[in-house]
Amino acid sequence: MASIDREAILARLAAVPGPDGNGDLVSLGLISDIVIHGGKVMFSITVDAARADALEPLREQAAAAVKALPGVESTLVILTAERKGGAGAPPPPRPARPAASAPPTSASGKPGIPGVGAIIAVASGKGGVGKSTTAVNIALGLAANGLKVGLLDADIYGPSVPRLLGLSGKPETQDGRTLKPMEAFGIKAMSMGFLVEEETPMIWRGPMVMSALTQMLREVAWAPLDVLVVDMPPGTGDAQLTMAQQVPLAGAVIVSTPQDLALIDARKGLAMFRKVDVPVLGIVENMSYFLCPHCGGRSDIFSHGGARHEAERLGVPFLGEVPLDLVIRETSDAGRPIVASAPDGPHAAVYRDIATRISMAIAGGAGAKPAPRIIIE
Ligand SMILES: Nc1ncnc2c1ncn2[C@@H]1O[C@H](COP(=O)(O)OP(=O)(O)OP(=O)(O)O)[C@@H](O)[C@H]1O
Repeated sequence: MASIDREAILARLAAVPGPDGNGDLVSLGLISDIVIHGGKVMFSITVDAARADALEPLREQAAAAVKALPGVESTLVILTAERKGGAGAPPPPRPARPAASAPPTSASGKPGIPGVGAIIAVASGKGGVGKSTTAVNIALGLAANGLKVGLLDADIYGPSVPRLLGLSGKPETQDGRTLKPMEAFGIKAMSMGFLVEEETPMIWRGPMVMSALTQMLREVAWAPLDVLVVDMPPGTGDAQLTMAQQVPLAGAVIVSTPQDLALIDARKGLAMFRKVDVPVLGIVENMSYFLCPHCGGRSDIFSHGGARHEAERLGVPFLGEVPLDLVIRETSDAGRPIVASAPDGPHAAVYRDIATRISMAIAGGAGAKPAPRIIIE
């Protein structure tokens, strides 16, 4: 495969006229950083938010110009509207393709994805609490309860869903544009990890993160799905806040370990979703207690119960506690998550119960309120 030259891409884009027919996309400074991964080229074009629909042909023209280059297998081109001058909230990026039919509207007031019932985020205030392991097993628990489920790995800095589901290879495209999700254990999955090599250092700028996320949401053949579980990046910084605002979420699940510090971080996670008016469906306590693989004995090594107590204090549902057990780690790391590999075992039952509570919370109307726009200074 011919390697793709950034200059060649810019040359192509320099031949595409600007939004008003004057100048060109490059000399007008409308092209973001260009990210090239294998045969995939990603960039965004900055436009006036009010004209985003009218400028869809411009986006298509730019994508076609780059796609025609040797070695380019697919493109991810999105119209973004950047805030100018400091006042007001940034307008949301435009989906690369308008929805085919009127999609459901989410808690956040943003249009959902046609054919996808509810989108829920699994988040944690800090890294390493087992968020991805929990997200995967919750997704499988929802599927075991009879739902059609997808899993979107939004942790683009450290995607772990391919490893956790034992998936490798690249997703195919349906029509040169829409990606077919990968499938494992009866659920659909999409991750940046499928699109880039695991060892590739990734340097992302805000607009690129949004482009990647938007494509994984809107340019993947997810439908039909009852629930799309989004594994969020850990933490509660601006990136997560923006992401939480961009995804049309019905609700969020916070994963915490029992330690005090993790709980403080979990509180930050809660505050973050409240800020963008996404309902918190509840807290899961992971590594809640230790089950000895030898004697089966249980020890509460991290003063278990902290998350339940905290959930009660904060008036948030407590969704369940998952033990710290070697078999959960081993199955996760081997790409055979416990809910799929030991469906009749006690851990699968714990995750299925958590999934049931989540389904009830969604059915109970979580997600009815529209979100206010947020301002990130
Ligand atoms: N309940 C559990 N029992 C035993 N090991 C667990 C449990 N939950 C997660 N782990 C292990 O802990 C490690 C971290 O888990 P995971 O990658 O899911 O965390 P994370 O919060 O998503 O991390 P990151 O913030 O790095 O994305 C993994 O090796 C995983 O197998």
